[in-house]
Amino acid sequence: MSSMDIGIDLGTTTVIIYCKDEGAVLSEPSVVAVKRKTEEVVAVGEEAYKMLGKAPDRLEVIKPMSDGVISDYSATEVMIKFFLQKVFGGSILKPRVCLCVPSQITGVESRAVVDSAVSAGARKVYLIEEPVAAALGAGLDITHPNGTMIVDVGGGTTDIAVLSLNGIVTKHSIKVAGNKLDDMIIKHMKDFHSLLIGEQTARQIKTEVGCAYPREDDKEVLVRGRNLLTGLPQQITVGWKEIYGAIKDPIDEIVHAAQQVIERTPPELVGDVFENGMVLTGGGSLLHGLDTLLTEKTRIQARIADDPIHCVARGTSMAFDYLDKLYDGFVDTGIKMK
Ligand SMILES: Nc1ncnc2c1ncn2[C@@H]1O[C@H](COP(=O)(O)OP(=O)(O)OP(=O)(O)O)[C@@H](O)[C@H]1O
Repeated sequence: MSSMDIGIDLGTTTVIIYCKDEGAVLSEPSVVAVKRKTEEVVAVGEEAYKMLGKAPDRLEVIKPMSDGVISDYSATEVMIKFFLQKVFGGSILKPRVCLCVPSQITGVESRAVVDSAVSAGARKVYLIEEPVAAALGAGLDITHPNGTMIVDVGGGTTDIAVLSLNGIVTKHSIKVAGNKLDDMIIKHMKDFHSLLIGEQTARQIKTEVGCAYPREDDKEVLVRGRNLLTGLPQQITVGWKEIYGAIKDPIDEIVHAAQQVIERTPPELVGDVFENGMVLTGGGSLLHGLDTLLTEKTRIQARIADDPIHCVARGTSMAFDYLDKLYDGFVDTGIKMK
């Protein structure tokens, strides 16, 4: 690869490595598979994800950051090193790396992540806060004294912020996002149909018929699982209305978090946001009707960014162009020197 500046979105669901000139050079699930007895790593990323729910007892498939915090340090470290090696392992020049870590992780955990990147060969590591990266990646101009609002709905966390003058003015982060919706679908299928389904099936149901706002179609999906009463395989058809009801509570929490951010934002900036609208990023923003619901409940026009899944990663790769500005004495730049 030509560029020696790379951006990494260390997401709870997906890790994306992005180069400004080349786009996404790696996109793999945040999953590691290890042998239980020896703790030897057998697969990382895509290969490990395929083993989820299907691995024999001797293997443990770990999602080291599933709740938006680092639950398994060493697996996180292995994963970062593996992905960095995969992308620039053969290169003699050491890259500068700009990293976006889940917003709920602590300073100590961030430090561990930075150290992993350094030991994987990074020359210099910068950390950037998720809403700043999302805004840059969505093409928003955050350098002016003009408020912009970002709602980043990822897998583990939803990060909401109002930005102005290169910094975050108001922010709120909740541990409710796309993966929580999957959990609710699994619970619903169990409680109402006595049907046990796995995570991958739940995710498929969510993307095919899930919605945050009533749909105008009759969408249905065929669901396969194991009946808890008979212990036998079963398939049933489920319509969107059922899933809409099952995921309503976590969606309401996301809407409530957005309302809270607006309530805490200085009035002049609320005026800007009202005029500019809010921008949705992250994979979870693709849930059918989430933009419509947010617009209705906040009275601020919500629009989904272009290619929302890559916004944070693209933003991390763009941050190198903003280092001067972001370091230039503005409060809360979101970027810290290692
Ligand atoms: N079309 C879709 N409809 C609904 N949800 C979707 C769609 N595509 C992806 N998702 C969901 O988006 C989430 C992943 O989003 P993303 O890759 O932005 O998260 P992440 O960066 O890994 O997580 P975080 O920001 O919490 O660290 C998953 O829950 C996934 O199921």
